[in-house]
Amino acid sequence: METRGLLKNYGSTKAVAGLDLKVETGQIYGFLGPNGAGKTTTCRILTTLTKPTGGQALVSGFDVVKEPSLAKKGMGLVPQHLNLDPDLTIYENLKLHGMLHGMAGDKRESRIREMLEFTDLWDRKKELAKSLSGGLKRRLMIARALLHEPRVLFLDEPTVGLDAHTRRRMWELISQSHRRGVTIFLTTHYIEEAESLCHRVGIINQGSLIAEDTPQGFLSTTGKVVVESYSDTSFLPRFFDDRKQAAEYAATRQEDTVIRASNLEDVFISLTGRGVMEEKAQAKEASSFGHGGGHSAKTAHGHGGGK
Ligand SMILES: Nc1ncnc2c1ncn2[C@@H]1O[C@H](COP(=O)(O)OP(=O)(O)OP(=O)(O)O)[C@@H](O)[C@H]1O
Repeated sequence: METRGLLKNYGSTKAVAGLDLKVETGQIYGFLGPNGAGKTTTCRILTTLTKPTGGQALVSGFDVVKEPSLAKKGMGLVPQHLNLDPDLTIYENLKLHGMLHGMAGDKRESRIREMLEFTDLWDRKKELAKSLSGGLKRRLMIARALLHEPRVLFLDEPTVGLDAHTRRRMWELISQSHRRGVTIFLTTHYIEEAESLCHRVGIINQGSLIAEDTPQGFLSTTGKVVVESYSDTSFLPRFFDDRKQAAEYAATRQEDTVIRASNLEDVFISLTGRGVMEEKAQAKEASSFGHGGGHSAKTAHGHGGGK
């Protein structure tokens, strides 16, 4: 999957601002960024739901604007917002999807069973979609997205609003889907999600890719250990290659310090000067349709010590 100079403007808003992206077959690629960074818009363009203003996007080698039907055949999508048919049962939701994808009867039935067993929903197949919990609805959306055997699966913030246990269950399903040979493109603002699942992570901010690496590569570049120093007025994370250097620095500080392993949130802070969740919180204040996250916002007035 590839984008070249991809652009999407909404009036004067540059939702996607010249994005060059390459996702190798067989990867789980994490597209990480704060609220409003352009993740959903990119996902929608790649899945043919939104037309770009400029540039090009290819999925499985097909141009999503010029060859949308061919591109769509090989992709599955789990959108950010639930879009099941609430008045149909679990089974009927899948049957409808299979019919819309032109799957023949026998093949469709065996694949429905396979996907419902895969997602642990077979025993509940007669339950109405509207009666399911948020976690089960998401599982059904994965079963549906994989039903027609796509080579690429797009997941747009698949675990937003789920509790920690259900989120981990979703991560298992995503990993298992990958082991079945599906390339996965996942948008997220959850740092742990990108760290736990993804082979490669692209960090997007204000419509542009600002960095791309493996999670481990990011942490090595930024510094594997962070010292947070607290004073009345400031919170100053500084990055170091190892705990010894971090401890030496911490010993020089008058205020309370915490030494901990760094994470992708720290990488984002070191790249942009602020945190993923902090931007999310700001965006939430600015708009009425933010969605629930599980983290408190950090404030980083400065950074950049050892690294
Ligand atoms: N249909 C639209 N009309 C106008 N502006 C839009 C539309 N969709 C997105 N935008 C704007 O484009 C920018 C990128 O939005 P997008 O939803 O792609 O970000 P995101 O990274 O997916 O954020 P979120 O975490 O909220 O899903 C934001 O400024 C958003 O307000």
